[in-house]
Amino acid sequence: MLPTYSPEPFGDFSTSERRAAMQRALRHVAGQFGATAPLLIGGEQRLCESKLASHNPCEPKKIVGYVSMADQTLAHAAVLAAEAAFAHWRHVPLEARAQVLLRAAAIMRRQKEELAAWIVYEVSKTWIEADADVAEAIDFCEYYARQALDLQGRDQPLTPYPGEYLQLRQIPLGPGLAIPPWNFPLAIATTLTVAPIVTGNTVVLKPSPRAPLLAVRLVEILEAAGLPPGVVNLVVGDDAVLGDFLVDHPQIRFIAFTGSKAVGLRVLERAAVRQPGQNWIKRPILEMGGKDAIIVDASADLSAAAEGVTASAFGFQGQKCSACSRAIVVESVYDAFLQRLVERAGHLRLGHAALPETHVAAVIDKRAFDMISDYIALGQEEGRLVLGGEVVDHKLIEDGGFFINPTIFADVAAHARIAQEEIFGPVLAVIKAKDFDAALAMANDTEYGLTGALYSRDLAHLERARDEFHVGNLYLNRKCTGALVGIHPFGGFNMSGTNSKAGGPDYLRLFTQAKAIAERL
Ligand SMILES: NC(=O)c1ccc[n+]([C@@H]2O[C@H](COP(=O)([O-])OP(=O)(O)OC[C@H]3O[C@@H](n4cnc5c(N)ncnc54)[C@H](O)[C@@H]3O)[C@@H](O)[C@H]2O)c1
Ligand SMILES: N[C@@H](CCC=O)C(=O)O
Repeated sequence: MLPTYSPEPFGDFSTSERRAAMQRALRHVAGQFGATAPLLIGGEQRLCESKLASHNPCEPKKIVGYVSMADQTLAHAAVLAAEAAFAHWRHVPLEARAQVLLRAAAIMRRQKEELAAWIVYEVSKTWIEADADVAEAIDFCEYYARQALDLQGRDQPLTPYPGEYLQLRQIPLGPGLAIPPWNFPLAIATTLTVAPIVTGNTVVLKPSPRAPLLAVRLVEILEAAGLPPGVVNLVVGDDAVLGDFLVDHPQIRFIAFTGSKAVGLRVLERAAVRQPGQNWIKRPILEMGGKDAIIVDASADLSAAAEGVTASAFGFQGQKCSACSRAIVVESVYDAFLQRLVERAGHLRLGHAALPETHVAAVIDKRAFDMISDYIALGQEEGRLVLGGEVVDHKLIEDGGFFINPTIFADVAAHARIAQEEIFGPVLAVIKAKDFDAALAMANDTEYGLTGALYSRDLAHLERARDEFHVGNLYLNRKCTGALVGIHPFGGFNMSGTNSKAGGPDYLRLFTQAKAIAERL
C-alpha cells in the first residue's frame, strides 16, 4: 500500500550541507555545457543536423546546451509513434503505469540538486525557485500515481438498476500533445506529460524553444523509470514550423497546453477544425495568462501585505502566471503600505541566478527584456515611478545578461495598460481604491481570473472575497504564488484558461472518457 501523498519538502539552503550540495551540482552541470541532446521518437534517439541552442539568460553568450531540431517530417513521425504505442500502452495494467510515475519521482528526488542546477542555468531561477520547480514535478508524479489508482482502479459508483450489472469505466483518449511554457520548465512539462500517460494515453511533448533542456531531462528520467518506447516522444523546434502542424494533426486526440492567452486561443481555434481523416473532437486543455491582484484593505497587517506583495510580484522576476502585477490598496492605508512595500522590495538583490544570495535574476531572453522595457517606458506615462525603473542595459553588463530591476509604479489608474496587460516581468502597478468595494470591483475588472489575494483582518471582507473575488486560486492573508500539488489545485477563470486545476482531484479526468456498460443479468 502506498503511503499517503504529501508534498516534497523544499530545500533548506540555510544548512551548509545543502548549500555545498547545490554548489557541487552547479559545477557538475556547468561541466556538461555545450552537449547536444537528441530528440526521442518511438524510443529512438534522433540527432539532427540543425540544432537549437539554449542560452543562460544571466550570461547569454554561454550556451547551456543544444537540442536537435525537428522538422515536420520528424514531428509527423512522433505522432505516428505515439499512435502506435497507444495500441499497447492503453492495456498496460494501471499499477504498472503508476509505478513508472513513482519511479520517476524517486529518480527526480535523487537528482534534485542537479535538476535544480539545470533550471538555474537554463531559465535563470534562483536556488529556491529552481528547487520548488523540481519539488512540484516530484509532487505531480506522486499525486497523479495515487489519483490514477483511485480513478481507474475501480468502477465508478452508479445507481443500481434491477436486473442489470452496471459499470462506468474511465478509459484513455489516445495520442495527444503536451505543450508546456518555458517558465516552469520541469514542473509544467511534467504535469502535462505524466497525467495523460498514467491514464493510458500517449504523448508528443513539444517544449518551448526558450527552455528545451529540462524537457530532455524529463524524458530521460521517464525512460530510466521504465516507460516503454513511443509512450512519450520528444520534438523540439521552431514554433512556426511545429506549432500549427502538430495542433492540426488529424491523429492528435487532445492538446494539453499551458502558455499565453494569444497562443492558447490560437490552439483552441485550430483544434476546433476537423481535419481530413480525423474521427474525433480534439480536446483542448488550456491554461493561460494572468493579471493577478492583491487587495490590501484598511484593516490589513501592512508589513505582512508588503512582504506578500513583494514575494508575489518579484519572485522569479515576476515571470509566473500567478505573479501579483496589481496591488490594489484602500485609500486610508495607501501611503503607509506603499512606504513599507518600497522599503521591502528595495532590499531585493539583483544578480546571477547561480549565486545563493540573489533574489532577482535575469529575465528569460532579449525578446522578454525588450517587451518588459517597453512596458516600463509606458509606466513612466501611466504611473509614478517609486522603485527601479531604470532598465539595466544588458550591453552595460559585462556578461550581457537580461537584468531588469524590480520596478514599482504607484498611482496607476485601474484601466491603464500596465494595469490590464500581462507584462510577465518584475513590474508592479499600485492602484488606489476609495474603499473595499471599489478595490474588489477593480480586482475583478480584467479579462483574466487566475490568482488573487486579500490582506485583511475584517471577517466580512474575507467572506466577501470568498464569494466575489473571481479567480481560480484565491489566497487570504498570504501571497498569491506557490500553489502546492494536491493542496491548491491550480487553474483560473475567463481568459486564464479552461480551469483544468492541475494538481487537483479532477485533473486526470480530463485525459479520460467515460464508458457506461450495462449487462442484462
Ligand atoms: N495558467 C497557468 O497555469 C500558466 C502556467 C505557466 C505559464 N502560464 C502562462 O504562459 C505564458 C508564458 O509562457 P510562454 O512564453 O512559453 O507562452 P507561449 O504562449 O509563448 O508558449 C507556450 C507554448 O506554446 C508553444 N507555441 C507557440 N506557438 C505555438 C503554436 N502556434 N502552436 C502550438 N504551440 C505553440 C511554445 O513553444 C510553448 O511551448 C504566460 O502568459 C503565463 O501566464 C500559464
Ligand atoms: N503554479 C504556480 C504558477 C505557475 C505559472 O507560472 C504558482 O502557483 O505560483
